Amino acid sequence: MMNTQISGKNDEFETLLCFSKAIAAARHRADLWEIVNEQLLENIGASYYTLCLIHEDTRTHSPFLYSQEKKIKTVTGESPVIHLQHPVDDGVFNKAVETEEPVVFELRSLIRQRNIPAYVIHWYNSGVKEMMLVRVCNGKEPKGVLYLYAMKQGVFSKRRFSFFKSIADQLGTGVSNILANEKIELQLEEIRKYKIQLEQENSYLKEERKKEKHLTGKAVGDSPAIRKVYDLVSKVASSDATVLILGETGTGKELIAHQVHDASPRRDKLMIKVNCAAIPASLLESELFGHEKGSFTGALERRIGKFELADNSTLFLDEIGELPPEMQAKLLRALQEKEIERIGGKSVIKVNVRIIAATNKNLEAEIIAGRFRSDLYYRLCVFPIMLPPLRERREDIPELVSFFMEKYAASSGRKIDGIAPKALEKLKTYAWPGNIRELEHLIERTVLLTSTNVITEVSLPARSKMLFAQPGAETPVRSLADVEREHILKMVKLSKGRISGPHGAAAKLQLPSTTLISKMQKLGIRKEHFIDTGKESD
Ligand SMILES: Nc1ncnc2c1ncn2[C@@H]1O[C@H](COP(=O)(O)OP(=O)(O)OP(=O)(O)O)[C@@H](O)[C@H]1O
Repeated sequence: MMNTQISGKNDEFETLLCFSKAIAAARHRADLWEIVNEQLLENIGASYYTLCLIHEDTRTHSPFLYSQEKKIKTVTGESPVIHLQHPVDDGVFNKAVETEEPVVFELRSLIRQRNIPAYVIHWYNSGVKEMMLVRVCNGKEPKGVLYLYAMKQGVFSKRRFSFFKSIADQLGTGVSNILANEKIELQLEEIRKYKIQLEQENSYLKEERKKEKHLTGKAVGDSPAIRKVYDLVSKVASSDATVLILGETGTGKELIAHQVHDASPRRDKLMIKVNCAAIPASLLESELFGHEKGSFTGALERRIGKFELADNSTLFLDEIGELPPEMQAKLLRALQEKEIERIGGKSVIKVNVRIIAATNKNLEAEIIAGRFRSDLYYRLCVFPIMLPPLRERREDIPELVSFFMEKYAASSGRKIDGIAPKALEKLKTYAWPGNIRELEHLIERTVLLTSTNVITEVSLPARSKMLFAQPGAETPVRSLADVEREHILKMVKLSKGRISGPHGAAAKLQLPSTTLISKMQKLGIRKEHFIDTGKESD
């Protein structure tokens, strides 16, 4: 109606002002829809509108907003009719894109032309008489076209073209803001999804770890040697002190690291592990401290390092003795400063990480050889825990054997009721250079190979044919008691079991026989260890 149309410049100016204010506050398509529908259409005198945007391919366009559809999705970045793609060169749209001035079409004559787009026929059939197209730009670049439809002719008069153009300019700014906002919301939505996914993965992993621990992570054994270790674990766990776990391969260093973490106030977070020997030196820095995108060839994405991942938790640095010298310096700095820097990063990141390190190397010897920094050693060796080799806790062998039999019988669906005393004795007298891991693998193999419910045979490596390890066998660290025990046994066997007398073992060892006998008792050497029954060659 004429009385609702803008009649004078002042009204147009006021409309523009209101429009521009509303547009500046619009964040979503639905806001824009509301503004155009409720503030603009009536003032212009149009009944409907469609705002079409040019796609990235620059050859097609589709509706971004249109008057009939309010259910505009705000976050998906997709118009409900996005699938309706039209060519830019459809004989109508391109005419508006090519000129700054609005283009007005009278529909009755337009539809008489050939190859007219289907949407023109649709509007003609809906009773539209006149259609005006105004180019919408972002700066100077054409982004799309605003279609305005009137149910009578003469609404879009030339005299109001500059007003229509100003409206389209405002709309262009509004659309750019909304598209940018939608992009940010999309990214935020993605981050939210990742966050939920990560939280779910995290709790899943924690559950799995709990299950796994229930099955495998139990520290078996009650010998005096291992009890000393449990005692140290319980003393240090509640503090934030750095722990250095030392011991031969397979003695359970990782298991003990988990026990320290699980008994600490940080137990609700996952303990993060880095195996310093398993990662190439060139990748270790990024593994520990992370990197920014593009900081080196191949750094395609930003990566969070294990130090950051272990924030408020525990970082277990396994095989610390293998850490290359330049990384030793960087690790020392991180431990001293309690902050790290990602490769290519511009700022330092504060971290609160409890360190547990482990090694089977003699770090003091490594320092003397110039391969390990003494200052790092002293930083790490705040609270050392030395794990005994299995041969020094033989009392635990029966319990460990039962534990592994049960574990591997269950996982392979076998029924194993026990182990014959003779086979167990054989295990108790072996030197176990690979410690508990070697015992575990042997039991796993035996459970699979045995055809009865009771294990009667265990197949130890060739060197086990002798009681304990042969001199020179590869046992990296051996206690004096162990060497003594082995030598006494050798001499007693050589003396055919005789202890005293000129051909007895005591004479060979240049000891009084009473001293030898008490030593043998102390070392747990019994008759069956050196008397060959003829049934079994140990
Ligand atoms: N006290 C124990 N009770 C039951 N299983 C144990 C015990 N100690 C170690 N194990 C098992 O022995 C295997 C080796 O242990 P772990 O990996 O902790 O040894 P490690 O000293 O860290 O070895 P490496 O120096 O080679 O890394 C694991 O399967 C572990 O579960």
